Amino acid sequence: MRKALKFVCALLSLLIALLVVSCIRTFLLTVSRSAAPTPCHRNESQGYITSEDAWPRFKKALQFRTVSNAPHVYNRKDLQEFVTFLLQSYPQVFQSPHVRRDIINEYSLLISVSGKNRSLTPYLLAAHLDVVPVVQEEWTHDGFGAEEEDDGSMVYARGAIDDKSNVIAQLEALSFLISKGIQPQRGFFLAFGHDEEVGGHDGAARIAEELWKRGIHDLDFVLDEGLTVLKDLFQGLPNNIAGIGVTEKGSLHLNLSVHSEGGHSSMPPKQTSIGILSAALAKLEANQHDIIFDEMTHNFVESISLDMPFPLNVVTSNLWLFKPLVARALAKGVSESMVRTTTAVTMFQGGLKPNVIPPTAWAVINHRIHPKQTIAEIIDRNRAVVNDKRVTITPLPGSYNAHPVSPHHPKKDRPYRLIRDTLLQIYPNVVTAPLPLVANTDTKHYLSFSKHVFRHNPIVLDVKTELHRIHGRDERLSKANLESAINFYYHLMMNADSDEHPDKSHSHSSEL
Ligand SMILES: CCCCCCCC/C=C\CCCCCCCC(=O)N[C@@H](Cc1ccccc1)C(=O)O
Ligand SMILES: [Zn+2]
Ligand SMILES: [Zn+2]
Repeated sequence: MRKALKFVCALLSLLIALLVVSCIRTFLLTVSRSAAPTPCHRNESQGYITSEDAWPRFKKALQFRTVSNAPHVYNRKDLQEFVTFLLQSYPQVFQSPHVRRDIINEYSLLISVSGKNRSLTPYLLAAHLDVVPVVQEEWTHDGFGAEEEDDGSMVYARGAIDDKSNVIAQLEALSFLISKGIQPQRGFFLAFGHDEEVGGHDGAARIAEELWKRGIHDLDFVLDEGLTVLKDLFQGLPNNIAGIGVTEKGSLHLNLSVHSEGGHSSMPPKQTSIGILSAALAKLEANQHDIIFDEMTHNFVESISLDMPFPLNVVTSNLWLFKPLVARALAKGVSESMVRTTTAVTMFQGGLKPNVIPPTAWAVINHRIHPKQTIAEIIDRNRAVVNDKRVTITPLPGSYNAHPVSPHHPKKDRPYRLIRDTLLQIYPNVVTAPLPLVANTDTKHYLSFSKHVFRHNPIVLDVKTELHRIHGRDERLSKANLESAINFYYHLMMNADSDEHPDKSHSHSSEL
């Protein structure tokens, strides 16, 4: 008994000592923290663009039903009309002697802006024209009506966030640049694919082919849709987090199927194919893939730790002691998608009639694969968890592993610094963070052109009230967000020329 008491006292003393050390370490880190780097407010005289003129164009763009349903299955009529609308809405852009526009594979749009300094490697801004379908009965607004809130501050429509806001914002920024008589030093492309939501095989893939054919084999950087400025990601965090996607998770669509004897439902087996499959799916949902707390996550947590309120600042700034605790906390809520391979049962079919034993049942699971895992690992573990020979697990085509991580040292890596600095110009009080994008983009088609590939959508989204609208119901965007996005792209176009971001990678870019 005495020994046990001594052990408990020793343990308690150790715990108290560790806590004291952690608090002292946090205090020292806080007082010694160098002032946040002053955002490089580049060329403040660059000007500011309001969204007054853009807003009606954006609303019109949202009304085109450019829905993609499956690879090669999309609304060709509305895509064609949307592209025609864009070409007619920005006459200054398309009449400029420095701009070339090409329709690629009938519905995608490649806009080439030639730079004065042909020795500078061009960059590429990507967005996409298509949207996912609308389940209208779930919406409180017409999914393609572009209806506004009473005060005109918000518009509701599919594509408001993903991704027509970026199509319009990039064109508005270019239009403003041209209206000021500016020809950029560094050339660039605006690449608008028309089937991103079904893999980009007909759109971005064909734009990439066109660039390659033209002899454009290098891009200074690629920026596509992605993480946003996240509001209230964690309770108590005073600043918004501007995630910059320096990689993106892999995507694996798995088909699970069960085939069994049919027959009359009055003489049923112990389990029908639907029951067998349901049990397998329930096991996979109950046994999530492991939490992975990698270096990027570690750096991210440390980068926000000293801004967290007590005691979270102590816990998150002492990962040497509290890493297991923080890892478990991150595995809750939306941040779970950053620390593990996610499992989403997205499709289920089975059964013919109420009185017929179903001979077949199938389901589709979408895994978004953590950058530290592979497709093979995920399939092997799934098979072990299901552990039922009656269930056939087959990977569907179009799956891919996570992307390479783009260089993202804010001092050494100019393209990352350019995007970070431009974000800080628009959102001076955010914490920028290199993170994995939890979803996927058309960047998969541009990886061979540059190692500097980023995924960021320059809008502020409240994690609780807005994220679920992406691919969900009542998608919407505020006028303020559209305005910020336009100014982000405009400043990016200007900053890409800035001497603060000297390009040491001179290469002779071919004709744009
Ligand atoms: C601590 C950080 C936590 C991070 C939380 C996550 C925050 C997420 C914020 C924004 C996510 C926006 C995603 C926008 C890009 C997605 C575009 C898209 O929908 N792409 C499709 C592509 C695809 C994939 C597979 C088959 C067909 C198409 C997708 O990802 O589904
Ligand atoms: Zn998208
Ligand atoms: Zn999408």
